[in-house]
Amino acid sequence: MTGTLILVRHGQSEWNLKNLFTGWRNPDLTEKGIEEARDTGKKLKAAGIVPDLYYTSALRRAQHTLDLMLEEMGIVDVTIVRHTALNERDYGDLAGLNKDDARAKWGEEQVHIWRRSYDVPPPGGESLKDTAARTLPYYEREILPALKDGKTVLVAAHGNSLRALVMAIEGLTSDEILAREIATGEPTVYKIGSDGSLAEKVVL
Ligand SMILES: O=C(O)[C@H](O)COP(=O)(O)O
Repeated sequence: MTGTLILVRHGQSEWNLKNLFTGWRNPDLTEKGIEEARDTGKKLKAAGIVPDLYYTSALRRAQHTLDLMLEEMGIVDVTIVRHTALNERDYGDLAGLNKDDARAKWGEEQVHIWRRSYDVPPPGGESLKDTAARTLPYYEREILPALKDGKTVLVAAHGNSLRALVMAIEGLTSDEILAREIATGEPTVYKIGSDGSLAEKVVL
């Protein structure tokens, strides 16, 4: 028996469009982001996926993405669990700054280190390692037992909180995760065995 885990990154947000560091700030989706979320819902419906459990972060862009997906999937009357453990990495003092302005101020390399190193946090914020330290225990406690039990679980979250999960699920090293980008509108479906190991991965 295998469980099914579907990971979805939220659609384009207003701050993604403006190229601003977002982190725990709370912008909503753009029109394009709404479209992306609806398309993701359509993909899951076409694949015949009907989740048993629904998780998202405490941030509007991920919650809105999940709501739009459920609308497209024709799913109503379900319980959605929202938790800060699934929030985007906290970008600290960078939140609200334009990413190109930050590169002009601190240099391309430093900004890349803040965005994609494993354990160097941006000033006042969380590294990917810090993000994993809250995201993974939550996954292991709340989500993995259901997967081992053969359930289907849908998680709508964020680029870096999902990278932290993907690193653990796919067994990637801290070097391998650096190059991994999580696209919007491309749900990843993982089959998880009853021992918690990864049996199959499909990107829809
Ligand atoms: O918080 C943000 O700014 C984005 O959601 C992720 O940003 P990044 O791709 O620069 O890490």
